[in-house]
Amino acid sequence: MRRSFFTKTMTVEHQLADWRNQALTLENQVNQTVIGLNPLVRHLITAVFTRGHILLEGNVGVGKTTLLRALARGLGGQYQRIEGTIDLMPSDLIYYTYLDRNAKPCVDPGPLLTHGDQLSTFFFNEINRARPQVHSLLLRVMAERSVSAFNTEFQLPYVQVFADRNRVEREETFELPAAARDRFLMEIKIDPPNDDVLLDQLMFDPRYHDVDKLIENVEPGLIAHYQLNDIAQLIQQAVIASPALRKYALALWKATSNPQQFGINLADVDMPQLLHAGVSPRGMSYLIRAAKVRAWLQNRTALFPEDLQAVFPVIMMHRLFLNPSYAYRKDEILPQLVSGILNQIAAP
Ligand SMILES: Nc1ncnc2c1ncn2[C@@H]1O[C@H](COP(=O)(O)OP(=O)(O)OP(=O)(O)O)[C@@H](O)[C@H]1O
Repeated sequence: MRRSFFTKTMTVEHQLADWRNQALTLENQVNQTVIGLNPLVRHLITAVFTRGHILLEGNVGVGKTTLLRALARGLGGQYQRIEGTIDLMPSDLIYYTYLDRNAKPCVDPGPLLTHGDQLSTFFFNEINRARPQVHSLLLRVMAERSVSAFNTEFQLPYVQVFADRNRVEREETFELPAAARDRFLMEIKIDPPNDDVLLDQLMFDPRYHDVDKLIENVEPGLIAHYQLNDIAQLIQQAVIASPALRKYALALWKATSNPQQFGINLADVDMPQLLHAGVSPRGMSYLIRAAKVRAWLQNRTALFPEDLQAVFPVIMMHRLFLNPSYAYRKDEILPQLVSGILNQIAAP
């Protein structure tokens, strides 16, 4: 039975408080399932309530599938996973063709169409192995939450895309274009826990060897996925930014295209030549939206600088494009630039 958190008698404050409890319970249960990934789980919960898509970057076997299956279980709706391969075609996401027992040709709905409005978590593993044609289809799904097939428009109103980009292998891979990366709310790196006790647990505790059993830590359908769009809107309306905070956000934005004007200088870098493009308006609106969700998770209706600062790196890093002469140093320069901006711009 579908539970409704939106009852006519509940005030907005009660609804927000009720949903925050649900969100924190889900976060807690996911943290008991995957270990040592708490900051990352907070980002994922923030993204769920911002209704944004996520690009994960990590090595194999670091718990990505476990994490997403745990999250999807708590969110309810349906979970779908697809593997990026070089021969994957856009149509493979939409339908399957096969011969049945009587050798009669048949067409069945593919991964995107099987679940329709029940689809809540779409995990695209190794997205950089898929060709640009597949990326284009995914972009449309991410931007419009719909897909056209068989002369019909299929709506996927609750879908949230989690794509994974393999960090190690670069052979036979296709880099995501800038437009594609801008559609992702956050780009998050996932690494094994940095703690010997947790690493020991991952090796020796059998709990972590059986994923099906492990994800039973999460209550199925804890969050009503079909109400997420509504609650996300409510959060955006409820959390307020002061004029000083708005000025601060504007300065952060300007610093992403002209860092030198704000006194940000990096070693061995000709600052006016560094950036090819600053952050897009979409990027900045994502920053504010995610920051508001963070404020709500912290039980506030006022947006604070610390909310922007907490999500700034995961939202900005993949939106800052370096000029070709610096691109090969991006792993060194981008984190320095992001922390330079946060350190240099005075918070109200
Ligand atoms: N931080 C973690 N917490 C709990 N289990 C983990 C963690 N990291 C890895 N594991 C365990 O390691 C195994 C592999 O995890 P999983 O399949 O989720 O990795 P993956 O990153 O999706 O791998 P691949 O890239 O090959 O698909 C599972 O048994 C999982 O429980």
